[in-house]
Amino acid sequence: MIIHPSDKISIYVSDDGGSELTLFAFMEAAKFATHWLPFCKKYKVEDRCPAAYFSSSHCSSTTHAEELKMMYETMKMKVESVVDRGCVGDEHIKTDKQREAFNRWAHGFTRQDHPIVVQVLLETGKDKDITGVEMPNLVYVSRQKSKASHHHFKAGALNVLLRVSAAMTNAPLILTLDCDMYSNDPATPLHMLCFMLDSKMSKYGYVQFPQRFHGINKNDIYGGENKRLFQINPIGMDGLAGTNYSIQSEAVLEMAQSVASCEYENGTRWGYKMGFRYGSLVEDYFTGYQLNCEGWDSVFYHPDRAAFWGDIPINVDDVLSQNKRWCVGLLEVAFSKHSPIIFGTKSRGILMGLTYSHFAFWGIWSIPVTIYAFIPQLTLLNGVSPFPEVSEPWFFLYVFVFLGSYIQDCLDFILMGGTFHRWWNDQRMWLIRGISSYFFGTIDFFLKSLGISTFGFDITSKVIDDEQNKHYEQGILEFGVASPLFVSLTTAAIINFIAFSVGVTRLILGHNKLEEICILLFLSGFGIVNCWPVYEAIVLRNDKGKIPLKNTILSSVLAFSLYSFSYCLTSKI
Ligand SMILES: O=c1ccn([C@@H]2O[C@H](COP(=O)(O)OP(=O)(O)O[C@H]3O[C@H](CO)[C@@H](O)[C@H](O)[C@H]3O)[C@@H](O)[C@H]2O)c(=O)[nH]1
Ligand SMILES: [Mn+2]
Repeated sequence: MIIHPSDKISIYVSDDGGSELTLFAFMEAAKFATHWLPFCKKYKVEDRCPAAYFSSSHCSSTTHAEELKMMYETMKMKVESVVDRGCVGDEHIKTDKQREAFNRWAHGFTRQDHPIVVQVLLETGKDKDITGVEMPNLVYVSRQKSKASHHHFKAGALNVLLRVSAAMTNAPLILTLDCDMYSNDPATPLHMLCFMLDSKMSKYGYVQFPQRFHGINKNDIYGGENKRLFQINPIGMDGLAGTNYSIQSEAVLEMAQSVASCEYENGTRWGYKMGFRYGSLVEDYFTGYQLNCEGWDSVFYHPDRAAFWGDIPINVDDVLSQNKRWCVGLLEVAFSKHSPIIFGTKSRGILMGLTYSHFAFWGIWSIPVTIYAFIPQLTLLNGVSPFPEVSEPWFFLYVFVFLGSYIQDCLDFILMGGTFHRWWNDQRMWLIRGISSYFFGTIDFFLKSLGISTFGFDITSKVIDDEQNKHYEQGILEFGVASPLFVSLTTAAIINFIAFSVGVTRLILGHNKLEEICILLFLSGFGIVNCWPVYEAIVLRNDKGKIPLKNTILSSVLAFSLYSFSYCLTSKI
């Protein structure tokens, strides 16, 4: 869906779930594309994603456009009806080639255990669009899966694509996209080529576009934009040696079928010295980082018109799980033999080493955030204060550090085009992630390192739920399920509320002077302001998205236990 001579481009689709429904959808999409591509070229359509184009305000209302819209809707309905039925019926199988492909989904074919399916859906030189122009190659690939061998998640899937494409078409450049992203600018490959073909920049291994997301609500309640992660920090890294990922493929390999098998990689350098790197749940970060260490540079390109739009999770559990996965993946890199703090610093210098370490050690944020969410509040309840009083000079150090870091963060955010409100929600999510995603992620990582548990790639939910969508539009946090990730958050919310109330009561009754407990009151007050949507979700709401009672009860018990424990500790002192 891009501006490029179509006989010079090949599209490979990896279906890691291995579903005949996905194959069917792509067969239908291939047919629709023979109408859609000429239409886009004729009317210079920039939104090459039909769903985005037809729902946009600049969608043309000519008969030609109406015709295509009808065709698109019909195709969508056809695919949806097959999805509802759960299998591809005989009436949809037209050729022997198709039958052969669908026959692969025989008895015993499961997501975790199945043979290779490689199916050429469009072939340059054979398939033409309705105006007679060549179509690009379109190849469906579902790699072999077997419970006996590790599949290495997305990195494993991408390496299969690298090899299958090397065997079939062997292009010098590749562009990788997730299944939940679409092109927003057909000229993107041309922009990329400008960097890659510039002889002065011959050391570029890849061009990185910032991940940008469509459908973020007005105030970005989940901090889904991840401005600092995807936009602000990469600019700094770009000034040094570059950011994370999109590689140049090298090897020409044998047959496409054999390279997609489970055993192909055994005993090879795939995943360690070649292709996308294994060993981390954030293969994008790990691969980009290792390429940088191996001497490749990269460029961060942030055009005004987003090159791609991606999906973001829109409920608290999904957001926190995604961040937990990232946190674990980053810690895997932090404690690997390629740790950025030593290996990275040696290969790319101290500044690059530090910027990569800043991400790798993300999980460590859980320590200060969790401490500040509980300890001052518990000490306030127990009538002791670890902080200096207002009259002491150390007090001003705390004020300076707090205001300094918060004001700087806010300024960075707003100077990158953010709003104050979005920044506020972003810092709230950072605190929430600190006591949930990073906290549990760090624990998980160490449990796994000790061999006590294992973790997987919990795929971010792609299901669209109307009520969830409505809440997201209204800016209401969606909890809904009883998730372990909420327990620490709800516990912190309860403790902050009680501590603040007790503190204020003591002030009123004259048991404490304001200067004694000023910092403690401020911290628990700050906790309350940040937890406001949590209180709503505990007591004020009655919809499906509220925090389940089970969660609240568990957190109340935990809050009470924490208080009792701290009471015993302080009374001993
Ligand atoms: O075993 C797996 C797991 C995932 N994927 C693919 O990986 C992509 C990303 O998965 P998604 O569930 O959308 O996760 P996100 O958290 O949204 O992905 C973010 O985080 C990933 C690292 O954890 C990065 O690779 C992604 O580029 C980044 O958008 C999708 O295309 C998946 O189909 C696989 O092919 N095989
Ligand atoms: Mn995604």
